[in-house]
Amino acid sequence: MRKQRGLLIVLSGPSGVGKGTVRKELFSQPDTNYEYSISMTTRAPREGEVDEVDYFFKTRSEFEELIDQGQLLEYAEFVGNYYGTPLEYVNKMRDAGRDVFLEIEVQGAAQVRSKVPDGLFIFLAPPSLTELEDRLVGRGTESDEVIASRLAAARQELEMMNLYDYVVVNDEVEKACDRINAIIIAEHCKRERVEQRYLDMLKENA
Ligand SMILES: Nc1ncnc2c1ncn2[C@@H]1O[C@H](COP(=O)(O)OP(=O)(O)OP(=O)(O)O)[C@@H](O)[C@H]1O
Ligand SMILES: Nc1nc2c(ncn2[C@@H]2O[C@H](COP(=O)(O)O)[C@@H](O)[C@H]2O)c(=O)[nH]1
Repeated sequence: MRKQRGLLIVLSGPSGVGKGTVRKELFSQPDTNYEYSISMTTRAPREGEVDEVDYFFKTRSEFEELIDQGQLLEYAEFVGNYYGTPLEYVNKMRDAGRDVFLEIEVQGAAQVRSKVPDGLFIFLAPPSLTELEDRLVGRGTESDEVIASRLAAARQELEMMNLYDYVVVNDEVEKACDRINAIIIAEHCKRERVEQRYLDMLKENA
C-alpha cells in the first residue's frame, strides 16, 4: 500500500483546561509516534519558557509579516496576543508520513477545520467551570485581569465543542492521555480500512 500522508491531530479547548499538561505527558511516553508543532506567539515568555521549545516568540510586526507572507496554517488573536501555526513544518512532516499534533485555541482550530477537513479534532473539556477557574488561578502565571478574560473566553469556547470529532474530559491527566491515544489508534485503523476498501474497489473495477 502507498505511504499515507500523516494525520493532522488538533487538540483544543479553553485556557487552563490542561492542554499543555496533557500534551507534555503524551510526548513523554516512549511509544508516542507523532510530531509536535511549536507555535509562534507575540506573548511574552513566562518564567522558564524557552524560545524555539515552548514557542517561537515574535514581536507583533514579525508576526504580522508572517501572516502577510502566508507562512501560517492558522492564526488567532487570543486575549491580546497573536498565536499561530507554522505552515511549512506541518506540511513537511505530513508529506513525510508523520502525524502532526497541534495544541491551539478554538478560533485557530476552526480555521484548520476549514483548510484540513480530514484532520482529527479533539476538544479537551474541564470537569466543571469551577475546576477550570481553580486550574487557571492555581497555575499562577496570569494576572487576575487576564484570568478573568480567559474565563470569559472559555464560556464561548465551550459552546464550540460540538464542532469537534471527539470530546475528552480532562479529569485526570493519565486518563485523558489514554483516551486521546485510543482515539488516535482507532482513527488510524478506520482510515486505513477506508483506503483499503477504495483500493479493493479500484481492483474490482479494473
Ligand atoms: N487533570 C488535571 N487535574 C488537575 N490539574 C490539572 C489537570 N490538568 C492540568 N492541570 C493543571 O491546570 C493548570 C493549567 O494547565 P495547562 O497549563 O496545561 O492548561 P492549558 O490548557 O495548556 O492552558 P493555556 O491554554 O492557557 O495554555 C496547570 O497548573 C496544570 O498543572
Ligand atoms: N490559534 C492558536 N492558538 C494557539 C497556538 N499556540 C497556542 N495556542 C493557544 O493559545 C492559548 C493561550 O496560550 P498561552 O500559552 O498564552 O496560555 C491557549 O489556548 C493555547 O492552546 C497556535 O499556534 N494557534
